[in-house]
Amino acid sequence: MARKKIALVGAGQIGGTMALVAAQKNLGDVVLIDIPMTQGMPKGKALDIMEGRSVINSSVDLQGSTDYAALKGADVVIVTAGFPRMPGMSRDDLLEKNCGVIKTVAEAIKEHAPDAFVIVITNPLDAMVYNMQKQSGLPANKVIGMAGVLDSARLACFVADELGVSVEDVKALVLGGHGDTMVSIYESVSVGGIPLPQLMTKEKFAELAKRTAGAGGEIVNLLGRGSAFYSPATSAIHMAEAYLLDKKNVFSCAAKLNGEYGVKGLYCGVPVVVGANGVEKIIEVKLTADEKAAFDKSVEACQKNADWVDAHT
Ligand SMILES: NC(=O)C1=CN([C@@H]2O[C@H](COP(=O)(O)OP(=O)(O)OC[C@H]3O[C@@H](n4cnc5c(N)ncnc54)[C@H](O)[C@@H]3O)[C@@H](O)[C@H]2O)C=CC1
Ligand SMILES: O=C([O-])CC(=O)C(=O)O
Repeated sequence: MARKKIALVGAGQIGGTMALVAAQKNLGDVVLIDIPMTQGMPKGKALDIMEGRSVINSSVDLQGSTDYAALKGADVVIVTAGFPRMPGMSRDDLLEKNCGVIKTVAEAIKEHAPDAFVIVITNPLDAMVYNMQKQSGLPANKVIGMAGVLDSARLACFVADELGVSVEDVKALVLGGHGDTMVSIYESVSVGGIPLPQLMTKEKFAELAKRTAGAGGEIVNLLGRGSAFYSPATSAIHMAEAYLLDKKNVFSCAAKLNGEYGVKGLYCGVPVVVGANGVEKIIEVKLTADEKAAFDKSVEACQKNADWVDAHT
């Protein structure tokens, strides 16, 4: 059986890290694609990882390119092309700049890899994945956005730290848009199979949920330049693996809603099942009245940005 091909459009901080993680997992051959301005950069990153493969027991092939034609034959395309935010900026401040970048990349995917499963990471996430699906015309089950896996992992990390338990045993769920309005679900968190409400008060949980909503900004401020990249990269590769290995994993991601949660035609963070057919199911979680109100507010924020995309494309 031929090896799978993973194309990474954007070979910056997240792109380079994803290439390494995909190689470590022997997930498939990797091509790193960046803009011509970057000249040897994507090739240099690919070669750097290639030269270390004997140490990580990997036999995949890695290439770098500044030509979108290198997308040809890709099973999965993961898009980080665009700009990250700097301290003092919100993700929404990237809307205008990244909208044009995603349009260019969407057209290239449509031309060279129309059968691929596409995972968008570029911010503002929910609007950029909406833009990608709109511009590429690919089916909605084959275009998703990475955010919920990361936001849920961050919440799990904070819960584990607070309880003094292994994060491996904590499962968490964060829904809604990838911004200040994201919604952490108290009753969906479990610790070694034990529902969180048996272990932590709602008030303490609210503090951790608040930190989760601001976690991207916390890292932006610490780094001083650019944004988180290690955990975004591992989160996206987890999603790619679910598709490539038909794992039927359940996680939260930005998916196009078609009436679920009372929303139609909009991308927003919800739990999905991902396997060989892409998004195979959207799961509707029972929410409390407060959670539903918070989710609706988050949907409004996603709608506002999607409206901006519609008005400018
Ligand atoms: N969804 C999420 O949870 C997260 C999203 N992000 C977002 O991911 C994006 C990438 O972040 P980083 O990798 O840290 O940024 P980065 O600046 O290190 O890399 C972005 C790369 O995209 C390239 N690029 C720009 N225009 C392009 C085009 N038309 N075609 C191909 N490549 C192009 C740039 O040359 C650069 O190398 C940012 O928008 C950031 O806000 C970051 C973390 C988490
Ligand atoms: O905060 C940012 O700009 C990057 C991002 O989306 C995250 O780390 O969650």
